[in-house]
Amino acid sequence: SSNLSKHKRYEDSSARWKMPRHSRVLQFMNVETSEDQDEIDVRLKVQDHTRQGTFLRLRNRDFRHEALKNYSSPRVGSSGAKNDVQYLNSEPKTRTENPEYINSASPKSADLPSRHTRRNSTERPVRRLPKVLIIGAKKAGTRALLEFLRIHPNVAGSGPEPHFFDRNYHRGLDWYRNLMPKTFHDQLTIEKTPAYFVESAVPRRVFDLDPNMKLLLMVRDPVTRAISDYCQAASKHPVRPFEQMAMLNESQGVVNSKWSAIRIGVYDRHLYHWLQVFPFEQIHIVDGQMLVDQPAAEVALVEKFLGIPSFINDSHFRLRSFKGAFPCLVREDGSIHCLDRKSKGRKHPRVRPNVLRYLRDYYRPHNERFFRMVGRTFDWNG
Ligand SMILES: Nc1ncnc2c1ncn2[C@@H]1O[C@H](COP(=O)(O)OS(=O)(=O)O)[C@@H](OP(=O)(O)O)[C@H]1O
Repeated sequence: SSNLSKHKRYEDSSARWKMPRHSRVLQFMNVETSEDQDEIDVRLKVQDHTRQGTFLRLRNRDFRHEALKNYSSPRVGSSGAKNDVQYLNSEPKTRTENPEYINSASPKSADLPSRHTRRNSTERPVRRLPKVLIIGAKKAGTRALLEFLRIHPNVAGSGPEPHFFDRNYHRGLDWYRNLMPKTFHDQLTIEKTPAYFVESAVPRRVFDLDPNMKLLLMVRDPVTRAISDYCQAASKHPVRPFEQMAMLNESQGVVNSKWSAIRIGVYDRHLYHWLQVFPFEQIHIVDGQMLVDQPAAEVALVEKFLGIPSFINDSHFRLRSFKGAFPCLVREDGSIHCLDRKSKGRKHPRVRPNVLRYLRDYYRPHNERFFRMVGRTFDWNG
């Protein structure tokens, strides 16, 4: 049904469907993926014989690969991405005089923060490797954090999750750099890949690239996180009830600790691997619950950690506007930008209280250890 609604959306918004053949993509303006990476939303400028500078938006699972591959030297050609193209009516109105700054025309641009483009500067923005990583944890609010930080003039974030240090390491640094947005010298490049936190090979690889890398680790009550993870899985394929997945033996209270939804929440174990390699001073813990309740305050702590001027404040957020619970961003023009409605704020199932209790018991010693490691406590033990 999600496929149906996806296509319906395009039907509604556009009569024309086909990617122009042999078109050359001039510029990717904005690339966003849903958190589970199976969708991509790309705004790009293409050129072919007939339509100079058409702006397209694509949303297509297969195109993700194509888009990433072409991110730096874009060429789509007849990519086979049919039925997934939406022609945007017109080129955005602002800042089209100078094609160099075409990225800044999109308010959501992943390439350059629109309102902060140095229009008088002679400096040419270039792609740089990240100085900051959001390493996880999965389902803790990592997408929200990245979206929020991206409104900062000194921050530029890559939209999709590169998964460089885990599954794409063999592709090399040029591949990685090409996924990054173009930045000026005073902008920090950030990427987020929540899988990094739980892959034990990753810390060393990150250190080898940049021993000064700043690491943002978001955390959320591991029980709620597990349920959120379960909901994501359930949205993709049929699953058994949460209780059955989480427990090996419910009557005896044996938790299925091998299930990834459970395993990821054992924060002390994962953090241990990072602390074998990085000093704690290079890791900043972001409280996922606080990012929901008081986003400006939580982001202010991140700004401080990153050593960038304090910029993001309450006026950037509309609290509890997304699914009644989550904050959304207020854009410069006053419009509201919420995170992807399909993949965020899913309804969590009611989990049987005894299972919740077993899970709390399971996580308690891990939580306590994690609290000691980071020198603060969270309200997770129920
Ligand atoms: N502002 C805002 N809008 C929407 N959602 C928000 C926001 N802030 C935090 N969250 C929480 O983010 C949860 C998803 O976490 P991630 O983005 O880390 O997921 S992922 O790892 O990228 O898959 C998502 O999990 P669910 O509640 O299960 O949907 C939200 O709880």
